[in-house]
Amino acid sequence: MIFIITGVSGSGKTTIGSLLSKKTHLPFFDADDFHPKANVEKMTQGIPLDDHDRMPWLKTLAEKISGWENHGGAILACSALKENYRQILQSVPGIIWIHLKGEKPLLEERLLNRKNHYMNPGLLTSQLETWEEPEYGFHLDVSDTPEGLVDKIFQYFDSLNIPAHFGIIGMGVMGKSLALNMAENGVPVAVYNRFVSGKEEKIATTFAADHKEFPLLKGFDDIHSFLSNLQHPRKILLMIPAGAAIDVQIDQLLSLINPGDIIIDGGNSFFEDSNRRSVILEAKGIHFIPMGVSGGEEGARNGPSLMPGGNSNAYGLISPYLKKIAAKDKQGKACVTYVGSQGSGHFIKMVHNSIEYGEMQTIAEVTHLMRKGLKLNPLEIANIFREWQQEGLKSYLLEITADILEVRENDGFLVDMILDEAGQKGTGGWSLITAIQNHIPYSALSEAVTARQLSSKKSNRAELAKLYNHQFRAFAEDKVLILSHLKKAYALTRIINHETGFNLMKEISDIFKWELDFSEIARIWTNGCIIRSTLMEELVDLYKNNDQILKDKKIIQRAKEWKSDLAYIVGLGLQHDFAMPVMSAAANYFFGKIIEDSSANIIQAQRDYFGAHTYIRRDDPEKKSQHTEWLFYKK
Ligand SMILES: NC(=O)C1=CN([C@@H]2O[C@H](COP(=O)(O)OP(=O)(O)OC[C@H]3O[C@@H](n4cnc5c(N)ncnc54)[C@H](OP(=O)(O)O)[C@@H]3O)[C@@H](O)[C@H]2O)C=CC1
Ligand SMILES: O=C(CO)[C@H](O)[C@H](O)COP(=O)(O)O
Repeated sequence: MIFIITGVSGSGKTTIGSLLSKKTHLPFFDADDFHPKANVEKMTQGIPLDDHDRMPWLKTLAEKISGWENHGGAILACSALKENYRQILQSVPGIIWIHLKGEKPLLEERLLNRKNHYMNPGLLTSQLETWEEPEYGFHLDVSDTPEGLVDKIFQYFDSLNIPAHFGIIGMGVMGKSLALNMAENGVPVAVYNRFVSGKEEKIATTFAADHKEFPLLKGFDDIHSFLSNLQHPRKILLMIPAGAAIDVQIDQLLSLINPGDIIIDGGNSFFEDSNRRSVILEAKGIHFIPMGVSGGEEGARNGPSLMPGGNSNAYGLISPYLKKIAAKDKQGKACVTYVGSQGSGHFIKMVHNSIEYGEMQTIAEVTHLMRKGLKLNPLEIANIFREWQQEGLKSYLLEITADILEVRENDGFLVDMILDEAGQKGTGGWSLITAIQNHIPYSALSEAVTARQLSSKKSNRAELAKLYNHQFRAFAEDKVLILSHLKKAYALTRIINHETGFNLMKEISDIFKWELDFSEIARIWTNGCIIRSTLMEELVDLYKNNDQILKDKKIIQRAKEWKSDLAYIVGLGLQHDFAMPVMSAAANYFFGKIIEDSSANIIQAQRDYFGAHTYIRRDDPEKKSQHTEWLFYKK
């Protein structure tokens, strides 16, 4: 959306444009800043510019306007005194023209009060004579205060009923935050929430009314008005629960929208559902973008990591908006990329969450060992985590755990009052199912899912704890030494968690021919998302030269050094009656991966013994299936 504020010098274009920019969050540009040097010199000397002087300047501005529009819009202050100048500036449709006008004495007074400006006040008369007052746009008498003028511009803007560039359905935690993020980034956004009589009424209109500071945000309680207030092709983002709700919502939309419109599913949908929906929707001419979103409420509000897949042409139409609202990596590049066709965006979000489960469980295991084995209190543990943050183990999840551990309640700590039953919505489990169905090893991360499941059986755990007289036993070994082992064991477990998740992505990418770019996936996970960390930053470069984390030279060096720390900590924990599902599975996954001579020959022999399943001999270059009559050898 482009606003152009026109008027002669002294009419207040810059003041009004800047204030409008502050309220709409669209960037502000002053056309004077784009004059070639020769024009600036002429104006400083009081020589009026002629049309020949203005032409290159106007053409530059027209190009800029197209670029700004492609990036979501802008506000331009430009005298644009003649109609043919304004025609050159009309490089995109739908420009909102605001023409400022005032009495000559008032304008003169303003110009005389100006400092540090190259405009010679003597040029005002020539400008007023040149001005061809247009018949279109909004004409504003500038004698009012800047705030009063901007209010009038908003009233005019409302009366235009300009269609929103983006629509969001679902005003829950994520939908609201993304809507505010868009509005704050200058995107006109319409929001809608379902109407459930007596329960869910006026959610969207109330939300927009509560956020008057964002004039580009409009709320609708009726789906028809919501859809008719969207620019074509419509860009509709669903932020509602995964599963049946998405199918029902899509079905409702299908009867109301047109071919070419774009539906973006930003929830945590299962990727195979997204594959199915992609096929159905594309057959109907509706473009579908299944998009992973990570960062929780805070990320959605201030900059999430976005993982869109699906229709690549439609992605081209929405990418300027996504780039505006996404988090930025260290180089300032938006944490969003086109992931691949169909449900690939939801697939990588699912794996992201699975790594998230693994990372969370690892921190929980480490905390438990420190608390019950080393007898440290939450504040001491938080301090250690903060030290680790400074020592190469920086991650969002470790940081928030330190924050959590510091929250006190009465004489104790809030964390101790939280029931130890972990919830889950599905993404971790879906990753495990996907891995198992496709014969992909997943033990480290699958144990994080199992740990949550075991945790949720609290009453049974309590009963068994009594039967077994379970007690955590404190460690007798040196605390400093244990902490040193623990830090390295934690660091190696994290590497293995990431290896497990990225390996699943590689294998599934090959199966679906998605050609996922792992360096780019790691890059969009370096900020905005829950698993952002310095390790993730390393993976960006690692995946430029390797197809597997465990093949990287630096990783090999660290893993060789830290494997004994991991083995020591797992052994110590188990010997003192701690459950260490992810750390122990990580150790087993690691050794399972790096051992050339595995124990599977025994499995093959057993299978052949009881079921004639056959085996292959190591010394057979043709790898023919063999069977042995094992009973023949039985003594
Ligand atoms: N919260 C998080 O940290 C993250 C969540 N996600 C995913 O984003 C999606 C939305 O999550 P979140 O905002 O947290 O969820 P909330 O529960 O906060 O909000 C859900 C929204 O969906 C609406 N809704 C619920 N059921 C239906 C339905 N059957 N039809 C239409 N609308 C419905 C709700 O409306 P009403 O108020 O009327 O019930 C509400 O506006 C989910 O898929 C979630 O997994 C993704 C990343 C992070
Ligand atoms: O997607 C997310 C973050 O990336 C959500 O927070 C997700 O809901 C967390 O999953 P679960 O509820 O299963 O722990």
